[in-house]
Amino acid sequence: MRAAVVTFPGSNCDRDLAVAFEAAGFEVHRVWHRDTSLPDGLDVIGLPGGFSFGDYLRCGAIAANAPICREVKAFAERGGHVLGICNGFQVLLETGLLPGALMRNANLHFVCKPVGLRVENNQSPYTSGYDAGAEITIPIAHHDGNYQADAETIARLDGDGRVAFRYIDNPNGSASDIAGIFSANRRVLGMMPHPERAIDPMHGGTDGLAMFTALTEMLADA
Ligand SMILES: NC(=O)CC[C@H](N)C(=O)O
Repeated sequence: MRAAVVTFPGSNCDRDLAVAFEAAGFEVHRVWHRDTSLPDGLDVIGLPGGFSFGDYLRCGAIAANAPICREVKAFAERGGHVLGICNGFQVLLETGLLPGALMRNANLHFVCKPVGLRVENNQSPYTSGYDAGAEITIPIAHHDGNYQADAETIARLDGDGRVAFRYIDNPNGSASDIAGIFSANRRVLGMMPHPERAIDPMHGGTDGLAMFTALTEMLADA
C-alpha cells in the first residue's frame, strides 16, 4: 500500500500523519506543495494539519491553489482516496472536493483538547474499523473548526450518509455537530479532529489507529 503525505509551508502534522500511515503498513512518500506530479501507484493521499501559508486569506485557501493540489484534485476525481485532517480538511473544502466552509470557532478561541466523537457511518474505507455509533476520543487543535453549510447541504450530507463523525459535546459551534464528512463516493474524508494523534498509548489514547488500519484492509481487498 502506498500513501503520499503533502507538506505545505506551515504544515505541522505531516510527520505525524506519515507515522500513522506507516503504523498501518503503508509505504509513505512525502510530497512538497510545489511538486507537479504524484508518485506512481498511490492508494491514498493525506493532507495534514497545520497552518499552511500562515492561515492567511482563509485557512487552506492558498494551499488549495498550490501546484500539487491540481494533482490531488484530479486523483480524487478519478476515484482516489484522500484524507484531509484539520488544515487538510480546510484545504479539501477550498479545493471544492467537499462542500461547506470552516469558520472561526464560535467562542473565538483556539481549542486544543481531546473530544468525544460518535462514528455516524461505519460504511466507508476509513470508518469500517469502528462499530456504528461507537463513541471514540480524538484530540482537536484549531481555531477555525466551525463547520457551516446551507441547510440543504447539511440535509443532503445527512441523508446520504456522508456525515462521518459528530461531536458529542460540540466544541466549536459546527452545524449539526459535524466533525467530519465524506465525498459522495466516501473515498474523500475531511475531519477536524486528529486521529494521527491517537495511535499510540503514549498519546493518551489509541482510538485513531483503527482509521488507518481499516483503510489498509479495505484497500487491500479492493
Ligand atoms: N491543527 C490544525 O491543523 C490547525 C488548523 C487551522 N490552521 C486552524 O487553526 O483552524
